[in-house]
Amino acid sequence: MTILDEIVANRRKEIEQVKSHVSLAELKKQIPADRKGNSLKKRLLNPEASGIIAEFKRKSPSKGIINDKVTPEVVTKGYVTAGASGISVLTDKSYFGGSLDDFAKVREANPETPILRKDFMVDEYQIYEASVVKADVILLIAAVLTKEEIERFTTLAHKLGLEVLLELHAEEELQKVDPRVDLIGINNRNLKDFTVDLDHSIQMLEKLPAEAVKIAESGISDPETVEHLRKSGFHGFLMGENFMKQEHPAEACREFINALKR
Ligand SMILES: O=C(O)c1ccccc1NCC(=O)[C@H](O)[C@H](O)COP(=O)(O)O
Repeated sequence: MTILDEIVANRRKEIEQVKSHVSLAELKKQIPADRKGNSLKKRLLNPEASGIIAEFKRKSPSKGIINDKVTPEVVTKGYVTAGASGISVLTDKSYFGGSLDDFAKVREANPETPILRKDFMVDEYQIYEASVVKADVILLIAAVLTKEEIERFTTLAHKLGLEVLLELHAEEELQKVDPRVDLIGINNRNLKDFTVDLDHSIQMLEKLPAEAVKIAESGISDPETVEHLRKSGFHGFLMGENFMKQEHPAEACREFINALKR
């Protein structure tokens, strides 16, 4: 069993428990009316944008505790002031120490910024939850979903006004790409042994649809890498640990963005 299988199995159990407290019908009643979201896709297509999607992540299966001293609203407000194009918030509690409560705080602190609900989405219920906390984007991980689920979840997300970031790890997942997804992410982290291979993103890039808005994810720690990935054709760069491991993550983000050649 890989760590991804373990996380997903746990997530399925947790969702059933949540549903036993708040039914889908009750959850749907909490969806805010007439909300106009912030498009991450549009932000990343702006040539002036840094392209950095800065993540709030307390811990991870690969690193254990990264930073448990900071608060989501303070860090993410700082990320936005630093020039991040978007924010990612982990909402898985068991493996990443996140929550929907964190997400709600980040949303309140950053009303105009595109925010990704970063989680292991395996049930439509989670997409409704994302809508209730006013997410702008949800993550779908191709490795844990069928092509049919990706299509169905994309239809629902769009109906609720959410963008979809489809994450790929391997070439064989390319056949699952639904042309309607808004963004395609390539994760550099091998989820079996946690090794990070940045060349992996570049190798996968040429196999993606030319018109796709593309995001390189994981293991990015220096501005030269971002420049290289940008020149290769990526529009966005998802970064968590490099900022979160610092005492002041937003300050690290500001220095990083300032060092990017624009
Ligand atoms: O980060 C992990 O250890 C991890 C393990 C298993 C599944 C997912 C995992 N991370 C989620 C992410 O995609 C990253 O948080 C995100 O890409 C940022 O990566 P990084 O900059 O390396 O923190």
